[in-house]
Amino acid sequence: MSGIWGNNIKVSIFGESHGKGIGIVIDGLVGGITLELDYIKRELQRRVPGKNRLSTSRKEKDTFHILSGYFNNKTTGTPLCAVIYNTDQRSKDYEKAKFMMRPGHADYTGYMKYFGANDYRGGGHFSGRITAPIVFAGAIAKQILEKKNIVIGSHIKSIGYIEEDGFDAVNIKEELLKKLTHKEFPVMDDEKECRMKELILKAKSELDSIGGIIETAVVNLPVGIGSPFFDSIESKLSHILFSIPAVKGIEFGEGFGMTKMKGSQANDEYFIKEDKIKTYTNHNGGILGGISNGMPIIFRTAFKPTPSIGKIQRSIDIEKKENIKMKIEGRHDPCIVPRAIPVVEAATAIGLLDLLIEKDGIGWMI
Ligand SMILES: Cc1cc2nc3c(=O)[nH]c(=O)nc-3n(C[C@H](O)[C@H](O)[C@H](O)COP(=O)(O)O)c2cc1C
Ligand SMILES: C=C(O[C@@H]1CC(C(=O)O)=C[C@@H](OP(=O)(O)O)[C@H]1O)C(=O)O
Repeated sequence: MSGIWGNNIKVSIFGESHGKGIGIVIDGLVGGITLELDYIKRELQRRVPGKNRLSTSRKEKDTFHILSGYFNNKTTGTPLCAVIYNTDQRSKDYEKAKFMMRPGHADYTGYMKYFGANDYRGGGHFSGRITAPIVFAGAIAKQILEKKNIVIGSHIKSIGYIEEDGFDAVNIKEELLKKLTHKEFPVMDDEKECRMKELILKAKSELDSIGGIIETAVVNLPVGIGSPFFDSIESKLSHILFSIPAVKGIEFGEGFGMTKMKGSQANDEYFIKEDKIKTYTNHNGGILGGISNGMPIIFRTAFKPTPSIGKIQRSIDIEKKENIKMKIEGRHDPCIVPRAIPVVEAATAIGLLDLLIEKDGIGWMI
């Protein structure tokens, strides 16, 4: 199992959804960074389960406890470890379905890989809950980036077939990105917001679930970040973003849409204004050759519908080796997208921080 990610900044996550707690160790932060703990609290609250009807009804406060690496309001430069205790587990939902493999979840693959020793309660280490520590680390990375004016923000591009317009890939403003991070359901078009919410509630009432797409932008990232061959911005971000449970696709810039364009349409032509080099369009999402070109970074992350649904489904009992019909009980997100937004932003911040340190050294952080 690989619970460790990164080169210049290393994160190591641990925990299970129904165990004592979950957490993260962050290695590579320079000593002397002043951290705003309220910022971290706000980010965790954006992801917290149980706050409304669009979410699982499991209620966790997601209060964090910093065990090391932080002293007198500053990082010490030694590994920073934070723990979030689990408080609202309801393991009986899982006990009776112990050997029933939920379609679409990691029950079967986890059972096979770990010889049945995996903690199956609440999906164990495969639970979306394990993204809370990612948000913790991301909130530190975001603070470091924001001090350099690098801002990350996202909106819900689509839920099912309801879709709103994308970001203006050339002129996206940091004020809009910051405003979106303060919205509970970050959509730019109010009418679409209502329809998206209705669609999630409809899926829930039908004992079903629904997926969607998150679009993310990063502004003011300097030119020259990204380290080809294998640490291109796309490869670095994809590695960490695809680690988020339920992510099934990522596209940068126009992505798959570029296959339908001609070179003359897809190329972003250059111009110089007030000594700055820019492009008229931004179909490449601010990345060329794996390196930032100074235009906004734009990408979209696709989330599948939540696997645990209340409808009766065909499956197997892995112990009895029998075909069964199963009805999943418990408290599940009817749609993962709204709570995954701060997770995507956190993963982006950690990925970019790793690349920024690679280019400008550990001292860049303060
Ligand atoms: C924030 C978040 C919340 C999630 N909530 C649920 C949930 O309530 N029920 C569920 O079955 N899956 C949920 N998932 C998705 C599963 O954890 C995920 O589908 C499962 O681990 C299998 O991984 P895979 O979909 O990447 O193959 C959630 C994921 C995230 C990121
Ligand atoms: C607890 C969280 O979400 C959980 C993610 C999850 C899954 O299978 O991914 C399944 C559910 O767990 P449980 O059955 O224990 O309620 C969600 O509630 C969280 O995100 O903090």
